[in-house]
Amino acid sequence: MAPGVVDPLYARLVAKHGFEAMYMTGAGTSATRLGMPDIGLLTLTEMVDNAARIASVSDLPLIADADNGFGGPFNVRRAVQEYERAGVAAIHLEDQVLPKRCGHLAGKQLISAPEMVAKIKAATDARRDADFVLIARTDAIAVEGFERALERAEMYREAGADVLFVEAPGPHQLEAINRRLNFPTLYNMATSGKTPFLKREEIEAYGFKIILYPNWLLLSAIKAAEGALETLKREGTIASIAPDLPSFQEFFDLVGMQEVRALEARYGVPDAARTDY
Ligand SMILES: C[C@](O)(C(=O)O)[C@H](CC(=O)O)C(=O)O
Repeated sequence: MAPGVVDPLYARLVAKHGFEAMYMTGAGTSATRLGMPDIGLLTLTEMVDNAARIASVSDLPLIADADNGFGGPFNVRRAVQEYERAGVAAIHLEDQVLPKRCGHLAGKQLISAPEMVAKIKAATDARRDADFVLIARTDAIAVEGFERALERAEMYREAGADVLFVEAPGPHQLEAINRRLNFPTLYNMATSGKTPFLKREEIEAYGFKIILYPNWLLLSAIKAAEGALETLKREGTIASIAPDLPSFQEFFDLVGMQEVRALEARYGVPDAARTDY
């Protein structure tokens, strides 16, 4: 289960709650870094910078969105090496053209299967760490139909992908994906997409090995923020909300204040041992 994160603060939260992996969502990163939709506006440098910051605050394996690899096979080569250097454990590469779309939206267009195969070969060849996981995503269901999506996934498997991500399947396609591909697969648990809300055990029973929860944390935070803003507007004060919020201590401890203090004490910083807030 890899909850989606957009920055190191969310990464700290996911790690605190005992998950085994996390996911840097491209849609969420675009929304928070640019205030713009997931159409492929963020550059490789911006995505890798964000991923590096996220990876730096926890030891959990980070799966990162690498969109369409930011260009052709040579861009993909560079992308793999940059993500690896950033401390990312896995990326997913998709077969859409630019401008791209969220996989659950209409209006997607694809590159040809041989073009995508070339990108996958470039990605696996560029890898320096044999444990770096390449997830090949196909957006073909909505564009070319289910059978063609499976054929593409088979081609991507033969090209060297480690995990297959058939984007936006419906409830009746889940079993066939795993039966036919017989390979590690990924389930993208979007919050209002085409894929059903299933429990972890149900998804596992279908044979999926990785579950992404891309934007659900961010959407939860948006809902909470909207409610708080409405209250302030209505009541003219934050008094009714404040008691339910994390305390200063909880907030600072979440971002590592205890570790900072321990190190400061070792360095002999005056007053470092104080634990009051
Ligand atoms: C997985 C995804 O690529 C993402 O950017 O998180 C999106 C998720 C979403 O928009 O809900 C996707 O294209 O499915």
